[in-house]
Formats: sequence, C-alpha cells, structure tokens
Amino acid sequence: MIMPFSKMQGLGNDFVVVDAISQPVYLNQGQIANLAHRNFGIGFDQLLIVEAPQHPESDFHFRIFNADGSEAGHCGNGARAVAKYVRQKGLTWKKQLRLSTNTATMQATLEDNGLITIDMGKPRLEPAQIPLRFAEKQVLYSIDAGGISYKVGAVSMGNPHCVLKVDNVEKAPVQTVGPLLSQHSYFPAQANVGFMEVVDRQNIKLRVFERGVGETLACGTGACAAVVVSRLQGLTDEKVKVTLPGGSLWITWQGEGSTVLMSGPAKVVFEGQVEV
Ligand SMILES: N[C@H](CCC[C@H](N)C(=O)O)C(=O)O
Repeated sequence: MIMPFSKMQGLGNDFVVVDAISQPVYLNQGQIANLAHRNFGIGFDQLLIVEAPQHPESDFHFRIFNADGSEAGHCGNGARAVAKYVRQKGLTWKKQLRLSTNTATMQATLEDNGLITIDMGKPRLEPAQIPLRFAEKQVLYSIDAGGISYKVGAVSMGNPHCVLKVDNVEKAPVQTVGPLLSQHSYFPAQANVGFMEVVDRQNIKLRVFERGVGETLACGTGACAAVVVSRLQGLTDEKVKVTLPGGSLWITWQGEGSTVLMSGPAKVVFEGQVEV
C-alpha cells in the first residue's frame, strides 16, 4: 500500500502526518518504528494520524505515536502541526479548530501572523492523573535515581512530565539522568523529562528527554509542564518565553484552575509517499 504523508516540524520536533479520514491507515508498532528510522524509514520523532472527530464538539481527532512505536496521549508541537495540516489540505476552512487526542481536547487558533495558538487545557497535578506513585500532591517530589535524590516537579498535560530545575541547561545531564527518571518505577507510564533553567521571571531555557524518543529539539507539552512547575514554585510570571534547542514557544498560565496557552510555529517540510 502507498501512503501519502506530510513531513512537518515544530521547532525541529519533527513529524510525519497522515490523513486517516480520506484513506484507512493500519500500522502496527513495528511498522511505525521502521518508518521512524532515520535511515531505513522516513525519520520522525512522532507520527500523527489525523482522524474524523469522535464527538460532535470536536473538528478533528489525532493520535500520536513516538519513534519507538509507543502511543502517547498528547503532543503540543504536533497539535500545531495538525491544525496547519487540516487547513492546508482543505479538510477545513476554519481558523479556530477544536482538536482532540486520546487524553485531551484543545482549541487551536491559526493566527494571522502565521503562529498557531493552542489552548492546551488545564494541567493535571494529582499524582494519580500524571500518573506518579505518590499518595499526596506536592510542589516538589523527591525521587532517588542512580544513588542521587532529585527534587522534581511532576504534571500531566495529557501525557506525563517530570521537570528538574538546573543551573545551566547546556550542561544538564539529559542523556544520563533523562532515561533514569523517564523509566523510573515511580512513573508507571514512564515520563517525559524536562531540564529547566529559569533565566528570569519571564524566560526559561529547556531541554527535554522525551518518552519513546530521547532528547528532541523541542517539546510543546514539555514547555507547558515547565512553566506550570516553575509557577507552582513561585519562580515565573503568567507569560513565559520558553527557549528550547529548536526555538522558542510562548506559554501563558494564570495558575491552578486555568488552562495553559501555547503559541508557536509549525512548518511543512515536504510532501511524500511511502510504501507500507
Ligand atoms: N513523547 C511524548 C509525546 C510527544 C510530545 C512532544 N513532542 C510535544 O510536542 O508535546 C510522550 O510520549 O508523552
């Protein structure tokens, strides 16, 4: 079977996007991992499968699969890519879209300046919602890994995030501590691990070791999680610019009970066809 796709990226977090509305898409975990391979396949951090809405108040549903073939509940950079994709493919003429994933619903706005703003919904802070094996919600959790005790924030944006504050993001132990925390037994569904340098109350630098991928150039839900965790510690204001290796996102969060807004770009790199 020949499957058309769009190769897209949001701040270097790259995607293959396929339309499962116009044609059925059946891919197993092994096929997805092969397509994600940067030599034997197309290469991507995540595969985004766009589907018809599952309930009347949503315009489109999309599913997210990491490079290892595992399915994720949310993808912030991917949400911006899907909003741009459905518009460019003529699947909608709306500039305000309601998108859903397996774990979240969101409002996407295609701005006149080319950026896409996503209302990412409310962060989920209860350990059971993350999920995290702690009885009580805390601002910081102590987690022992590799003989060291780490103080981390933890939050779900529809996918699990662990956020560690560091003094210098360039020197952060992403490749060593990232997998240790990501696969820690306290995170029964694993976790995306953010290494956050708080520059000042309006600026954060961030690197993310993503569940199912490894370090990516940007992580949208990770940027949201970092702002939530930093605000809960009283370190940042409502509007924060989050600078990742692939570029910057603008995140707004007014505090508990409020939704998180994320603004940033999404680009089409090329259109292709692949045999599956
Ligand atoms: N690796 C993530 C999914 C992709 C998230 C990221 N690419 C984003 O932009 O939010 C997970 O397994 O939860």
